[in-house]
This record gives sequence, C-alpha cells and structure tokens, in this order.
Amino acid sequence: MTTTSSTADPPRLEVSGLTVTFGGLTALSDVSFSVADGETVALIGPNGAGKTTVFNAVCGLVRARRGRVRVDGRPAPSSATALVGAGISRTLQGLGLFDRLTVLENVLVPLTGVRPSPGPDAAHATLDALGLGALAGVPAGTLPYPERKRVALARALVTRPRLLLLDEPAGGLGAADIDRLAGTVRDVAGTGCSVLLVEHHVDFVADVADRVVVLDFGHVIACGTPEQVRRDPAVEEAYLGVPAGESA
Ligand SMILES: Nc1ncnc2c1ncn2[C@@H]1O[C@H](COP(=O)(O)OP(=O)(O)OP(=O)(O)O)[C@@H](O)[C@H]1O
Repeated sequence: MTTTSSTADPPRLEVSGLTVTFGGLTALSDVSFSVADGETVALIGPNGAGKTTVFNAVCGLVRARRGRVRVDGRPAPSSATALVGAGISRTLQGLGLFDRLTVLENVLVPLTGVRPSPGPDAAHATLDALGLGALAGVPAGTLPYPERKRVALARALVTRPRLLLLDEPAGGLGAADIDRLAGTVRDVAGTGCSVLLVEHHVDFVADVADRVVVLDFGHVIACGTPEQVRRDPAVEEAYLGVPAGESA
C-alpha cells in the first residue's frame, strides 16, 4: 500500500533526470520517477528498455552521465558493498545462490560483516516467514526452482531493507507460487519497505503494484496505476511496435 509522507520527507527512492550511456548507446535518457515509503512500483518495458540499468544505477554498479539517484534523500551508494548499510537489497534474475551451501548459509551471506550482527536468529525468522524453515539445512542447489527463488528472496529480506529491488520475481513460477509471492510482497510493503520490481508478468504487476513506470528505449513513456498504464496507447505501441488501433 502507499503511505503518505509529510512534504518534508524525501521519497524513499528518487530518480531524477537519470541518463546512462554505454559508449555511443544511451541506455537511459532523462529518466525520473520516485518510490514512496511502503509503495510498490513496477518498472516494465520491452527487452532492452533500460530496466536493469535503472537497478544497476540504484546499486552503484553503473555511473550516471547526468541526473541523480537518491535513497532517503542521500546519494545512492557508489558501490555494491555499501548496499546493506544504505538499506537496499536486490534479487537477481539468475538468483546467484551458492548451490553447495545450505539454505541457511546462503541467507547468512549478506549478514557477513554487519555490525552488530543480527545472527542466525534473523536468518531463521526470515526463512520461517517465507515457509522455508524446514529446508534450512538443505543444500540450495538440490531444491526445485520455486524454492530456490524463495531462498533468493529470503537472502534479500534478511537485512531488513528499506528499499527492495526485485528482478523478475515472478519469472518461471506457476500460478500458486505467484500468488504466494504477491502475498509476500504485500507483507513486505506493509512494513514500510519500498519495493521496486522489474517484471514481465502483467497479472502479477496488476496485483501488487501501486504504480507502474513504463520504459521504452531508455525513456519513461508512461507512469500511473496499473489500470491507467494498461489503457495507455503509447504503452501498447511500445509492446506491439505499431500505433494503437492499427494492429487489427
Ligand atoms: N554493460 C553494458 N555495456 C553496453 N551496453 C549495455 C550494458 N548494459 C546494458 N546495455 C545496453 O543498454 C540497453 C538497456 O539494457 P537493459 O539491460 O537495462 O535493458 P532491460 O530493459 O533490462 O532489458 P531485458 O528486459 O532484456 O533484461 C540495451 O541496449 C543493452 O544492450
């Protein structure tokens, strides 16, 4: 759900005028949007639109040519190692689990070096919340994909982020697991954590997102509620490649 901040409070995430180039390619061009405390925003768009580059800019993995990214009013971390301290967690499309480590060991990884250490209790509590408690001692690589995906989510949540970035969280999941995931995202947002997710699964986006930002060729072409965006002719054109109304 969306929570209302006082006008004095900066948004949890503020992306303003963000331009990122790779050599001669402009991956993002003057991209601006924000995510409020406890808000869930979906970033959608065709392949190559710039969604992952936005995530990478928020995480300090790519440098802005122009514009800025601020988290809770402060500049976004300039390196991936500073993410936990800045209250940011991210899941990866490829999950990035350590297959030979147990589920618990995987979830403890982001807590390495965190002082004071929340310790194994935090990891167990997170696993229990995601229905993974009984699998704590199982090597992650032996689990089916939906469970592996939940382990990756648990690893992102164990640091109790204020901003959670989810990269295609519904990808590869069946209907029951997507429903369960939607419940988890709503629970997380209900704690005040802001969620920015990249997702191609339209029904999941409509279910969980308060607002949707649509990127195409590095530009924001639409922004609004899922219903507003669904009816936007520019969005249909971006996905179908023809002006809306000419596709029949
Ligand atoms: N490190 C890089 N070096 C050069 N070009 C890059 C790099 N990263 C991304 N790009 C290019 O920037 C553009 C945006 O890529 P990006 O991965 O952000 O898109 P996306 O919307 O996440 O796509 P997808 O849905 O396919 O994951 C693409 O043209 C891509 O080829």
